[in-house]
Amino acid sequence: MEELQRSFSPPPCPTTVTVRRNPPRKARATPYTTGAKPPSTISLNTHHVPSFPMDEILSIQIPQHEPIKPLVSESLKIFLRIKPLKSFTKVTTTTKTRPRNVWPQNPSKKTNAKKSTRIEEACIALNDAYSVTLTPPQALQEMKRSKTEVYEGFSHVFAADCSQNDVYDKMVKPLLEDFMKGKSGMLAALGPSGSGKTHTVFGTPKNPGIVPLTLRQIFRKSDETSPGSLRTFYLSIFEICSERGKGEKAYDLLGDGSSELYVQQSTIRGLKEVSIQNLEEAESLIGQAMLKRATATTNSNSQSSRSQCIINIRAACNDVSNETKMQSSDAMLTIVDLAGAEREKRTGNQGERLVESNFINNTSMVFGQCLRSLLEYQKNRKKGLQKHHQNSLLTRYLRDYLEGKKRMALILTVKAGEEDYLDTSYLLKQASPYMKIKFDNTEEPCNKRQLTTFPRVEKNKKIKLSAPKTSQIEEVVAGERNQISQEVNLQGKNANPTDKSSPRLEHVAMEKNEREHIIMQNFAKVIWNVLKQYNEKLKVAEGEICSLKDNLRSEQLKSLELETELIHLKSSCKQNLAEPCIPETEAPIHAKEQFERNVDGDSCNLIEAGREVSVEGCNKSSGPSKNVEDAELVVCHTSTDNDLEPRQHPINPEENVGTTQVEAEATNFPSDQAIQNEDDPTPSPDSPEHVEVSQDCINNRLSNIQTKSAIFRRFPDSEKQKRNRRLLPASSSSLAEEMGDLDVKDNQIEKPQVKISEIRVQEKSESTQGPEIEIPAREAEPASTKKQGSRQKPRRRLQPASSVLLTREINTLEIEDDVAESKGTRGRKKTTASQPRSQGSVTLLRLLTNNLHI
Ligand SMILES: Nc1ncnc2c1ncn2[C@@H]1O[C@H](COP(=O)(O)OP(=O)(O)OP(=O)(O)O)[C@@H](O)[C@H]1O
Repeated sequence: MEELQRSFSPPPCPTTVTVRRNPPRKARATPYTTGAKPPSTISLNTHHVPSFPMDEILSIQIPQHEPIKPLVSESLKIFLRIKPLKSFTKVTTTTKTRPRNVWPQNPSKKTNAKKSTRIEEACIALNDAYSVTLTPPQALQEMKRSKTEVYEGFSHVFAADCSQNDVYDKMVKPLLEDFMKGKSGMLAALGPSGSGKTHTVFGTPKNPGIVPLTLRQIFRKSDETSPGSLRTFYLSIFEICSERGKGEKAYDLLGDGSSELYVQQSTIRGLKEVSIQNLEEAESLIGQAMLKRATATTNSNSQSSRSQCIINIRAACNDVSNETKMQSSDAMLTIVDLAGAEREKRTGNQGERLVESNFINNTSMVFGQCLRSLLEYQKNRKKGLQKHHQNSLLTRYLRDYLEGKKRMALILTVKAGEEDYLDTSYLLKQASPYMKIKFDNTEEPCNKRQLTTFPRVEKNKKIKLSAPKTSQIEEVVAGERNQISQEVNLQGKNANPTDKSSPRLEHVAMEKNEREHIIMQNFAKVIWNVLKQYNEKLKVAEGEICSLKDNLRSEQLKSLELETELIHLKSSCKQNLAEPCIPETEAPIHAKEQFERNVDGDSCNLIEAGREVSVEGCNKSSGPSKNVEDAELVVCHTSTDNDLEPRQHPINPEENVGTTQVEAEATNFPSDQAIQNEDDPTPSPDSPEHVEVSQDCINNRLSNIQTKSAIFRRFPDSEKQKRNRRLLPASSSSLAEEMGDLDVKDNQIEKPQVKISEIRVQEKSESTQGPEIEIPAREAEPASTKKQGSRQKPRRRLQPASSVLLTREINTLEIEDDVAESKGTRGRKKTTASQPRSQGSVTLLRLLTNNLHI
């Protein structure tokens, strides 16, 4: 009937009329746009003003930007559901007034009761689908304490006789459609105790409420559109109770055993989220939760809810994008069944019930405060949003919705009886302003912001106690996974998180694995780069080590060479120091000196000198006056000649053997010398001069040796070696060593030479004994003259060569005479003794000798 009347009735008037004070004025059309001619005054000056480049401006191609989406803001949807009036039987008794002193009558006749059934008078009348009229009871009207009020602007007003499906269609269906598109939403039932909130939310098996109807619709839609593979739905239900009036506790209504949730400020941990595959599972879970919910019997409600119940239905999309490897959408539909506010007088609660009612009223009050503050904030944003949500766990959990960040809807349940006027009036007064609350409907389905923020938010260990976000899901799922694994263990199976039988676990495991894989991949890249750098550094260090090793090896070799040379030098120096005779070392020292003179590269002078020595030594050795003095003279002479005369012989270091030849000849010298002395005892005529020169030269040599020895004493062996090494080229080092050897050999060889010379001098002295002939004796002692340099030399007479020959002849005559007279033993002189002489010649010779001696 009502529908019939409505169909004939005119459309309802709008509840509110908006009147603009300053309506927008139409802009006056410009002459150019209208094409009207400009005024004549302006046309007079047109030739002075250049024409505006309108065509050019219009020809410019302006890049077409995408149209900016207008900010969709929608008002908070508030629905009103009126509970049907209860019909009760009114018993009226007709009793007569009797005096008090009258005995009581028969109880059977005591009352004359009259039973009559009547419908309670309603205080609220439905004006239309969007407004109601609240009429106070008669008593209150008489007292003029209240008057009739009209409340309008509801999204929809459900009459008392409306069905659960109507409520679902009008209120839940739009939310569910958006939810299926990926938009989160919240729906809460508010109202006094016993007004039908729980009935509206959960219903009964015969009249299921919005939760079961939503689940039915969810599975029906998922079956129709995409057969069960695109989305997975999860269900979680928990309640917030009072803890002895001091605090709040959360309990998981789908949990096992001790289902108390860990609450830390804004965090709820351990909430079980159950995957629902079909409606039966979902309904069984709903029934399980309803059984667990805390209820109590009050005067208002035989089964009054004593907690705030929150039901979460999460839709997770199984479509995994290739790029992000994350969920493409996650939406949450939250349905809240609040405990009804209670008046103490009405409920008659005492004790624990009273504490519970205080908690319930407080929570409802905080909830209302949040909405009012949000409304005030939206009216004047300069004030800022007061954070009333902090005052209760429920409002903290629903913070995003209560701050207008997410869309929500409220359904107010009221009782229509006169007795409920105050409760209804209070609720409508409080909640009707909420209709002006705006929500920025900017949340996009499957938006990237959600997807990108998912892993970032997940890093935070602490999760705000607000409407379930995607960040919370991870934690929830983790807890659930633990619980499921426990269940599996209880069933004697191995808990396998990647079990295909649990798509939810599989999805979570895949997601986690992907994330860990990406992290490990990046970490491996970084480690690889670091290892590369270290490898390069190691290569450089190895190269340096190799070069240092080579240097060390070369230095060690050098040091070994130096040590060996030092040892050689020490040994040679010891040998040199062991030789006290300076003249004996004259030749090698002179050779060294010569060598040092020519160190600038002409080290072969020494070799040449040695060569000359050998040559002259050979010449001298072949000559008649070979003796030690001659040898020394040759050495001295060659040294001087080397300084003055140009070299005529090729340089050949191997010709050092010449010195050895000299030595060899010197060693062989005594026998030849003795023979020659025996053959020709008279010295050679050049020998005195040679002796003179050699004496000077020896003196010079001696001074040189002294200075040399002083120098050698001044510098240690190592220093000398260094000096020699510094002065000598590398090629000449071997030569210097050979020279060192040569010194030693010379020293060894010259000793017998000196001895031989001494013996020879003695022989000469013996052979030249006699007072007449002094010169041969003096000439025959060159060694003694060397050693006795300070002795006074005899005067020499300059004689012609003929006189010398004559003197020689005379001497031979005298010798022969003497020999013939004294000994006559010189058999070797037979040749001269056998010569026949005349008497005249003998006398002549005597005269001559006498004259010569004068
Ligand atoms: N629209 C309705 N149609 C029929 N019965 C209803 C309706 N609303 C409520 N009832 C009945 O009223 C009784 C109380 O309702 P309900 O428990 O839902 O109230 P409530 O608001 O949840 O109270 P509380 O806040 O104390 O839990 C229940 O028995 C329920 O069946």
